[in-house]
Amino acid sequence: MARYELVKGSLALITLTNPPVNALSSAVRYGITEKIKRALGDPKVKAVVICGENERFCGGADIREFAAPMRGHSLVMLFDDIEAGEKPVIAAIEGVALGGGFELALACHYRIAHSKARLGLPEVTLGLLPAAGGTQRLPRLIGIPAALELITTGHHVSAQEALKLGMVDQITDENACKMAVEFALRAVAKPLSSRRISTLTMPCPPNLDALFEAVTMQVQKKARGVMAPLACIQAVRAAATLPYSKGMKRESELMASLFSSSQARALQYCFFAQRTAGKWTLPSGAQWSNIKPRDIRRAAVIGLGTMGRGIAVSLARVGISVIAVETEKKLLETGRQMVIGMLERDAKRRGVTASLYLLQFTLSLQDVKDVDIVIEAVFEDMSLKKRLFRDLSKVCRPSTLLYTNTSGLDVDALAGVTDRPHMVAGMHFFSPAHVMKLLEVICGPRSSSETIATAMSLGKRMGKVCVAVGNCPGFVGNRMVKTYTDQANFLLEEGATPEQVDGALEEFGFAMGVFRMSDLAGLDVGWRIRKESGLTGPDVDPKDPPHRRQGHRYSPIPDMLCEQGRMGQKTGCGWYVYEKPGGTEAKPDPLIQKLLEGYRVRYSIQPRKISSQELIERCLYVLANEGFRVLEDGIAVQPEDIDVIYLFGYGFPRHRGGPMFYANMVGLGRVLDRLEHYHHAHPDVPHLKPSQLLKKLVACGSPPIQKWKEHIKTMHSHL
Ligand SMILES: C/C=C(\C)C(=O)SCCNC(=O)CCNC(=O)[C@H](O)C(C)(C)COP(=O)(O)OP(=O)(O)OC[C@H]1O[C@@H](n2cnc3c(N)ncnc32)[C@H](O)[C@@H]1OP(=O)(O)O
Repeated sequence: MARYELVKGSLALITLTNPPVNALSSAVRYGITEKIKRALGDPKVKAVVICGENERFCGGADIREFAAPMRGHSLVMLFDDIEAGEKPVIAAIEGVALGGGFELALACHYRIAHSKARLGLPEVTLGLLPAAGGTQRLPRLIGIPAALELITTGHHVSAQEALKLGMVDQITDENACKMAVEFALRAVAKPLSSRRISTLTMPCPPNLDALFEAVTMQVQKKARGVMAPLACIQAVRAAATLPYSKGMKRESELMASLFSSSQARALQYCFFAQRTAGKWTLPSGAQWSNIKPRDIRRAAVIGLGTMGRGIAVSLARVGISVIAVETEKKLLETGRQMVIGMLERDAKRRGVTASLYLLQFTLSLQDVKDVDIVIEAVFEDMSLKKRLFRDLSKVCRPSTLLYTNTSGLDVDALAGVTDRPHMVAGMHFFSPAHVMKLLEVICGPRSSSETIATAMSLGKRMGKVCVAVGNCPGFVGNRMVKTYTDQANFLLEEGATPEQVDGALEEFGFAMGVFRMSDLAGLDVGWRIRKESGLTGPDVDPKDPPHRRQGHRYSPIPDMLCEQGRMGQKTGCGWYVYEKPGGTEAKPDPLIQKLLEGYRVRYSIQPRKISSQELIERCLYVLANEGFRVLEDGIAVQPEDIDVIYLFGYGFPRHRGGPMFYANMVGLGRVLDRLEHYHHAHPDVPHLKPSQLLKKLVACGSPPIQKWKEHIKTMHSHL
């Protein structure tokens, strides 16, 4: 796991050999410890260079080993030995030096980085802190403010930034290992005392307390209830106020408090879930390795509303030429200006030139005849979309793939009106599409593997986190979110207020509660969908009373708000009231209180005080329950897919892992008990009825989430 070579007669070259990222597994730690001992003890060796195989220095500790108590050689002792040694040790950084990998580099006496390398301490994103001396050495090297920023955010920096900050001594466009060997030969003659970072005097800025206080407030605001960034601050404070050995002791104590925490487990699960979802293996056996996606150069986007604009920007900024189509001159002009503005701002932020030459705007659908793909982003109206897909069938050449950006309509019904149903699928972007990372790729029953592979590959190219899902109303994300918002509405009927529900969800970790989010997104979006599906408006069965639909409980309160023109922030009022239309400061509205009271009186509902525990359980257990149904219906392949959708598309707090992981952490038995309890109390809410899969998993002894797949395998699939 670490190779040893003697080069140029007097240099020991130690190469980490643990592909793909040379993670510091216990075998690698053992390997480096042995090789360093050998190099330091060999009189022929005058200096040491450490590098990583396959042009990657090191991706840090082996995260898979965190599932069990740490065993084997300690990184702290290894790093202390390297630093204290009497021979210069040079880190040759290619690719990445992250976490324990960068801490290894910090223990070395010199750091040479390739110009394309990235460095950082991302432990905080895994619910941990850099506990192999990172919190003590980095502030001594680059100062407290810069170290605090890097350690509390986990941001990676480029080699150029690293050089500016003083994290590395030299950068090179050539092979870093070769440069480090030459550097090492020169370093032999130089004294090492000033190169041992742990012995350096801490550069302390004035107003230390104010600095730590400001960073603490910033962290608490950004990551409410998240433990690791606060522990990072405390560790850096120890570096600022204690001698190195005592600071190390504090670092280790703080790490112990994080290591086995549920937040660390959730965050590490998220890391692997994202990679599992990205692998895209469908039950049919289709996957990256056996299906070749098409190469996409020219795309058409139909509709230049909010979604269409974001999609056009996402395509153009990765070099795909875009023909954007609108139906009216005014809409086209507004869309054109918006897209250009968005692309220009994006390019400025990234320090590149805006690729405006890739854009074409037109009122004629005929202009899309030669594109490789079309992404439809018109209104959520099935008849409109069907008309368009029929027209596209006639206009586009036979090889053009057709995608719909519908957020929940039947992809197969659209495929059915075309001359190429196997070349139709869904690409469900989230708003704003050029910002949000999630892309649900919807596999219709007739979508070919090539059509899906192309959408997944294009999404990846646009920097999206792509998840392949099956075709059902609302797909995965919106199908599940409906159960969550329904519960929130029912809770209002039963006695809660929007601010109480939102408060509980925000305390749980959501950046925004369900009602605040609804105000931001606009209440009219859901209203239009409910009208379309006959839940409200003229198509409602006249036999249904206002609070029941098809025999089940229904809350008409959101419809009542829409009928009053309360569409959310854009109209200055929704679930809350705002300072003006477009305002963002939500204030509780006495009119909503009155509306709720009136509603309860009309339907003889005795309001009751509802605990935060019930608010959370009702909203989140029902969400997971629907997730289990999504799995048993074969709409998602694995729980990781659902969690990734919720993390990247719905702001589910990452330190809770996603709705399925959260249910797993709470205990499936407990979730089942509570759902049974709530379903008993509300028998007219079918979503509260525990799903078969949940019951099956509990009956099997609640296996860990990674094993659920084995129990889902026997169920049918829509993918
Ligand atoms: C205390 C704690 C200490 C001392 C730590 O060091 S904690 C670990 C800190 N390091 C990190 O957080 C880095 C995590 N890794 C990454 O950010 C990225 O993987 C990467 C930038 C290093 C490479 O990115 P990319 O080229 O896109 O490759 P993937 O992300 O797809 O990764 C490839 C496979 O390697 C697995 N992997 C990556 N890093 C680790 C790791 N530190 N430990 C174990 N395994 C790791 C990753 O899961 C992929 O595996 P497969 O999915 O292919 O099986």
